[in-house]
Amino acid sequence: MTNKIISINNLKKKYGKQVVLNDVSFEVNTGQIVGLIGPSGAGKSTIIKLTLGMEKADSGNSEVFNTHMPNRKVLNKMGYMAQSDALYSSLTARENLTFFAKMREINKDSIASEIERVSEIVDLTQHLDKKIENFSGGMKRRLSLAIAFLGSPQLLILDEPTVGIDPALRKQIGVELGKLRDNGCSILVTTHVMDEAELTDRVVLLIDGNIIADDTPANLKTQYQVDSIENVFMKAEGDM
Ligand SMILES: Nc1ncnc2c1ncn2[C@@H]1O[C@H](COP(=O)(O)OP(=O)(O)OP(=O)(O)O)[C@@H](O)[C@H]1O
Repeated sequence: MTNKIISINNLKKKYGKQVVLNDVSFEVNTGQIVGLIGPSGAGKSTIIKLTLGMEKADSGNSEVFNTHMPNRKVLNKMGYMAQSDALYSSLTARENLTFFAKMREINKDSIASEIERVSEIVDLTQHLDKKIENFSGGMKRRLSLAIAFLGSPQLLILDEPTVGIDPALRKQIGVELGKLRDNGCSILVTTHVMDEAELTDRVVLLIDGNIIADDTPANLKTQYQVDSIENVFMKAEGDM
């Protein structure tokens, strides 16, 4: 049986006269990596903000763990990485991680080892005691990702997690997401890097606020008779 972890139902959203989301529906099920893929301005971040209850939809609704958002308890049991880093710049990386670990109600005795574990995944172990104001953009993205991984949540929502991260580490992060998924974690990840879409279980293709495809990477390539998600995207965009 598949369990709906995120359920997005007929979301519509306008900013002024601009229609940003036009009747968007899709689901994220247990133990799935779903890639929400689309060009800049397609509405990916808006979907995430509406899903988490950070902004209000004009109509439609969304549920996370069968709960209407925003909901503090649900937020505490998931890892969320926003598109812009929300870090305390005058604190060190370790202090930031400690702060967020406490917010997530991670057992006091396991905080230190949890910080070591997540820092290793994003290759920041050497920099834990540096202040964030001295971090590069890529290091800040990596720290935000490490924060999302704290406590091995059952759900991760990652908005463009790999921007500014070099290819070797991007690959490592892809492997880590695969491991988390294999352990039952559900992951919704946005990207406009098409080769990252190949690593997902399902691709939701968003163009101009419309979902134009929702299927496995393999099925999409067969359906569009192409050999990469990038080419699926090009063909789908051309058909519009
Ligand atoms: N608060 C806002 N007020 C007005 N317009 C907004 C607001 N937030 C988003 N938009 C507009 O909505 C559209 C979709 O934005 P959104 O950030 O969801 O796109 P995206 O697919 O995440 O793009 P990117 O990949 O560049 O982050 C854009 O045209 C953007 O300018």
